[in-house]
This record gives sequence, structure tokens and C-alpha cells, in this order.
Amino acid sequence: MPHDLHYDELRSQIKGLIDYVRQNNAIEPSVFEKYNVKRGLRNKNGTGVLVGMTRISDVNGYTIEDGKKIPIKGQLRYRGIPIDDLVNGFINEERYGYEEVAYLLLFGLLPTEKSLLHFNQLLSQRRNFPATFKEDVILKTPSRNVMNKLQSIILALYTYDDNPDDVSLDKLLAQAIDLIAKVPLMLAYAYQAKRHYFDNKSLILHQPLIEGGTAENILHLIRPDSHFTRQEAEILDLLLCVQADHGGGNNSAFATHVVSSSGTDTYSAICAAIGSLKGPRHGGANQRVHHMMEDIKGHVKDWKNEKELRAYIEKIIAGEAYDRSGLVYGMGHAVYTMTDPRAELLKEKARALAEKTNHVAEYELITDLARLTQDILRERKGDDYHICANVDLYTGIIYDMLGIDEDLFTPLFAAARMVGWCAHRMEQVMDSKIMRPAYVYVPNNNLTYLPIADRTGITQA
Ligand SMILES: CC(=O)SCCNC(=O)CCNC(=O)[C@H](O)C(C)(C)COP(=O)(O)OP(=O)(O)OC[C@H]1O[C@@H](n2cnc3c(N)ncnc32)[C@H](O)[C@@H]1OP(=O)(O)O
Ligand SMILES: O=C([O-])CC(=O)C(=O)O
Repeated sequence: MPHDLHYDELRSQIKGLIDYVRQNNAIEPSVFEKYNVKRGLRNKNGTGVLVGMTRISDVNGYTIEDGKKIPIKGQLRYRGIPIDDLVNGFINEERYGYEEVAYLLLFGLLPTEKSLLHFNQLLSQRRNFPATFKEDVILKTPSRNVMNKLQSIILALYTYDDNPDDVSLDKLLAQAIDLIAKVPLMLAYAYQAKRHYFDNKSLILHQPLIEGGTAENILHLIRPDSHFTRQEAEILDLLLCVQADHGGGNNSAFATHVVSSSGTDTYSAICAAIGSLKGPRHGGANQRVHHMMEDIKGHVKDWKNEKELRAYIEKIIAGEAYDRSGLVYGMGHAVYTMTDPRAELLKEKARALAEKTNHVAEYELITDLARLTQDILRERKGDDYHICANVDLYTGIIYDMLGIDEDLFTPLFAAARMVGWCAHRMEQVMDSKIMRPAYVYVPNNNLTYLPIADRTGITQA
């Protein structure tokens, strides 16, 4: 179902206007210094500017001693509980963890067996769409991009909600449970529609599993034969757990806070979060990691040869290879310095899975990439510089090993993070102050109004 907005034609028509946009809008980094504006909402030492408070989760990657940033091993706590304790807890008890994590993040306490059962029942009962929604909203307007489709599905839900602008807490919680329950269906059907209409594959739509949890439903819904093993579902469940939240300052949670603070509806706020997560510097990095690895394999003859691999990574960092952004995707973090605890957890899982699924070479390429990127950047920036592998470095290879298509990498992150966004939205709506920071006006020209006949079209200095 090819659509086209014919942008090529419009782009050629506006060529001359681009120079105005560039010359009249670009602001040099030095101007930020001059006005003491915190670019990217960051302090000089890279730490984030304090803009809010949250009780949901805590992310630590450094301490501050005598005003100096001291790198530490990364720590992530959901409602005070270290992520490792949570994960080891449900793994040792041979249970899935995602619904428990969702309960913990939303309500601020660990569920008892009975309350977890009740919560699972609520999710199961909401894991469906209104009659003809699938056909009208998903199949009739498929998208090449599942993240984009997730946004349009969620916006469409507004129309099916009899009081969508109600921002009372019980309504927000009901919407949260509904979105968490429905997101596996949204991403699976959006993906199946993409495969059918854009990739010429058969259209296979399964009904959700009434008894299954989130991870099981995702595997069941995205796979044409709907088959999955317990071990596969446990791995996906783990990925969902570690991606469920990341404090209030991460770009998509912050977007949720900002948009929610205006008093708008849940669907609008969650769409903003999805748009943010899609970006390659945020959740979209997992897809970029996948592409970058393919690019490396295509350009480095012997990617087991450290010298050859290092030379190519240097080219990526110099902005001369891959997407020319200068970024090694899956590396670096705004908070973590020495380690990202989720990457540490997933690294172990990925190794075990790689051995089982014959992906050891790919796994080693990933770990070599992380080590060499650290070496190269530290050599260039000095011993005080710290960069670590982030969660996105390992999620991609694990999805790959589970046979999950790259189209779904970032949407799966969105499915996991839906819980965090909903929890942050409720937290924000309880504090009814609109977010409205200040911007300094820094004109690069001083225009005065001229009658149209007197204008030359040349920017006045
Ligand atoms: C779920 C998540 O969102 S996790 C993050 C996923 N994103 C990625 O994997 C994309 C690649 N990584 C990045 O773009 C960045 O590391 C971010 C966006 C995650 C963090 O950005 P920042 O906090 O602004 O990075 P930071 O200020 O620590 O960077 C310091 C320096 O290291 C460089 N750097 C940071 N990450 C990378 C990277 N992945 N590759 C190359 N250089 C990097 C920066 O360019 C900067 O150099 P400069 O001082 O010469 O300008
Ligand atoms: O915290 C951040 O900046 C990015 C993020 O969401 C994560 O790492 O999960």
C-alpha cells in the first residue's frame, strides 16, 4: 500500500529558503555559555539540571564530591529496590517479572500473590480492541514504521474513550492499565500490517492468549506460527522488566511530564513519549545498533581482526562511516559512567543465549565493539572520560537471537516503557503546575517592519 507525499518536488522548490532557516536560526554553543543557558539541560560537568522529583525510580551513575563528578558503577532502583534484586527474585522463584514490575512502578509496593493475580486478570480482561478497531484503525492505514503506527493507534483510542479528557486519578489509572494491556496487540498488529502491505507477506493476526502474560502474548502475536518456548518468553520478560522505567529525566519520561503538565489527555501525552523514544539517541538506538553491526560486517573484511575492527570504529567516531553522526550506537549514557546495570545483566544472558543459538561470533563482535569504543574515546578524551555500553547495545542482539524482526526492536522498548510513562503521568498530574521554563531571546538581526515594496529580500544586519 504505497503512499507518497511527493516531498522530492517540494524540497526542490524550497531550496533557496533553506539558507534563511540556517542563517537565522543556528545558535553557536558559545552563545549558550554567554547567557549561562544549560544546553541539553546539562550542567558543565555533564550532570543533568535538576528539574523535578519522582518517587518512581532512581538512576545513579556518579556521586558529587566537592563539586566534582565521581564515576561509580551504575545503579537502577525501582521504588527503592535494586534492579538486580528484583530480577534475581522472580528468576529464582521461576516466575515472569514484568507484571510484578508494572505493579511496583504504578502502585509503589510489591504485589502479594493475590494482588498480582488480580492485576494479571485486569490486564488479561483488557487485552482486546473494540469491535472493528483492528480493521478501521490498523489495517486500513498501515505504516512502514511500527512506532509511528503505535502513536496513531493510541491517538485513535481517544475517539473510543467516552470521556478521554478526564484527568481524575482513577481514570488515569484505568487508562494506564488499558494501555499496558493493549500495547502487545498494538505492536503485533501494526507489525503484521506493515509486513503484509509493505513487505508483501501474508497477513497473520492471532487472537491474544487469555491465560498468557505480556511477554508470552507478544511472542504469540508476532510469530506467524505463534509458537514460543518458556525460555524465550522468560528472556523477553526480562528485557521488558529492565526497560520498564528510568527515572523522570530520560527524554521520553520527561516529555510525558512536560506534556502532562499542560493538563492534556493521556493519549496525547503517551504519543509524545513514543515520539521521543523513537529517536536514535534514545530508544531508537537499539535499531541503529542492529544496522551499525550489519554495516560493520559489510565493511570490515575480517571483523574478528581487532586492528581492522578498530580502524572502522575510528572511522565511525570520526563521522566518516556508517550514518556519519560520529556516534557508536549502544554506547554512552547521560547518567551512567562506568556501567549500565541493565547492560551488565543482559550481557550475561546474551552470552548464554549466543552459545545456544550459534551467535557467538556476533556476541563477541558486540563486546569487542564496546571495549574498543571505550579504548578509543578514552585515549582521545583522557582518563577522566568514562563511557559504557548501554541497555540498547544488548537488547538488539537478544531480539535477534529470539528471531524478532528489527522493525519491532524500538516498539518492544515502548511496550516495556509504557508502564513508566503511565506512572510518571500520574505523578505529574497530581502536581498541577504547568512546566514552562525560560528561553533567552538572542536575535541575530534587528529587523524593523518595512512596507512590502521596500524589502530587498536580503536579511538586514
Ligand atoms: C535507552 C537509552 O536512551 S540509552 C542511550 C541510547 N543511545 C545511544 O546508544 C546513542 C549513542 N549514544 C549517545 O548518543 C550519547 O552517549 C547519549 C545521547 C546516550 C548521551 O549523550 P550525552 O550525555 O550528551 O553524552 P556525553 O555528554 O556524556 O558525551 C560526552 C562526549 O562523548 C561523546 N560520546 C558520547 N556517546 C558517544 C557515542 N555513543 N559514540 C561516540 N561518542 C560519544 C560525545 O560526543 C561527547 O563528545 P564531546 O565532548 O567531544 O562533544
Ligand atoms: O535515562 C536515559 O537518559 C535514557 C533511558 O531512558 C534509559 O537509559 O533507559
